[in-house]
Amino acid sequence: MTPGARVAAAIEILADMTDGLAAEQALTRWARRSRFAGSKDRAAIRDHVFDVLRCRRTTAHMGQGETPRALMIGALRLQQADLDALFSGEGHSPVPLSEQERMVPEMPSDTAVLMNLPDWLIPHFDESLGPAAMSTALALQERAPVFLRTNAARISRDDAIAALASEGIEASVNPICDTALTVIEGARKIRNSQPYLEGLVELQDGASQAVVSALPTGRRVLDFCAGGGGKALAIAAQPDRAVTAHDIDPRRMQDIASRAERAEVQIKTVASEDLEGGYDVVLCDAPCSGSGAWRRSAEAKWTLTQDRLTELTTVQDDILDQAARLLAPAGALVFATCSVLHCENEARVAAFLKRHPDWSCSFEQRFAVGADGDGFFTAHLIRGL
Ligand SMILES: C[S@@+](CC[C@H](N)C(=O)[O-])C[C@H]1O[C@@H](n2cnc3c(N)ncnc32)[C@H](O)[C@@H]1O
Repeated sequence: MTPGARVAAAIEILADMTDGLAAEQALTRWARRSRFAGSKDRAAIRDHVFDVLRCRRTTAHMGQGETPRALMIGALRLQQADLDALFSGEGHSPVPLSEQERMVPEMPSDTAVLMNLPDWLIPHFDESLGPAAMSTALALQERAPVFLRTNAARISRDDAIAALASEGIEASVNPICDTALTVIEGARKIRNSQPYLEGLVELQDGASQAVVSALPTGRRVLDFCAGGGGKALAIAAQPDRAVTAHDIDPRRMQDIASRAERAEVQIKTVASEDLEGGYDVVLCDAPCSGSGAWRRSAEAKWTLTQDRLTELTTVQDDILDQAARLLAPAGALVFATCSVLHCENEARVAAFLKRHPDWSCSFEQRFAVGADGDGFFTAHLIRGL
């Protein structure tokens, strides 16, 4: 496909989203009806779509409108692309710019537009992040780096770097914790590389790994909100851990067995009705707004509502209360979210301590959105003051 045809495809996909499809669905549907597109085409089109979603307000400003075409013009204008070359009208390229579209607006100066957040979220960012609100909002507009976790049970970080290099994948040590790597070159080759296929490395955000690295000691660990098992796998690769994975929706855990087999680690899964107490550590990687990871799932910042955010905080409180009952008397309850919002983090810890005055918080850490990982929060709660 020509660069112009890729832009036309991105406009088509954004139009499907306007009709109510989620970004991933719209991308998949387009790929199914466009078998001629190669993997590089699909990747470039995906980048166009997500560049718009991460920066919807500035792209709308620079493209002078909210239509898919205007958004794409705005995104390309911000990237200083040659618009006349891309919108040539030749082949499958979009039709040339009109006189109106050709007019270049001033760069936006409105804070809300520059933050690329819905208006209602801006006070939440200000309250949660203070002077770092703008830098965090800007960091969420960047493309996310790719991170790997070294399977420390089977390979050292240096050997993993060497094994990846032999497959044309350049990775470097990520200082966020002792398992993390940042991929510098060759990210698209990872899933077909031997180190990945043999379970020596796993795709995982840096801050997610740091949350696991900071877990309290204790052999019997319950991953209460295990989902696909990203954190359960990381815990199982640590020495002296016996990991049980649970999720309210067991279908989410369906890949854990095969992932554990590939990594050569043990993870037991348990259904809600069979859950018993006595764990040394219970991790609650709770459902959240995902605001710390919006550079990966940019659509979510436009679909989140105040009602949904309030609902999530209730779910987080319920999960902590349920999980607390599953701990051994000297155990530690670990709360984690990939959110940067105070109402989903420190406020949930404070609310838990208010409901359980005989508990205390022994550890709390925020991870900023940045070059080493997504935005994350974690806190350790123990019985006793
Ligand atoms: C943030 S995701 C977990 C991601 C996972 N820990 C990982 O690292 O890959 C949150 C998970 O919590 C689950 N969940 C939601 N409500 C729950 C509840 N009340 N009890 C247990 N799990 C719940 C969801 O189904 C979802 O899979």
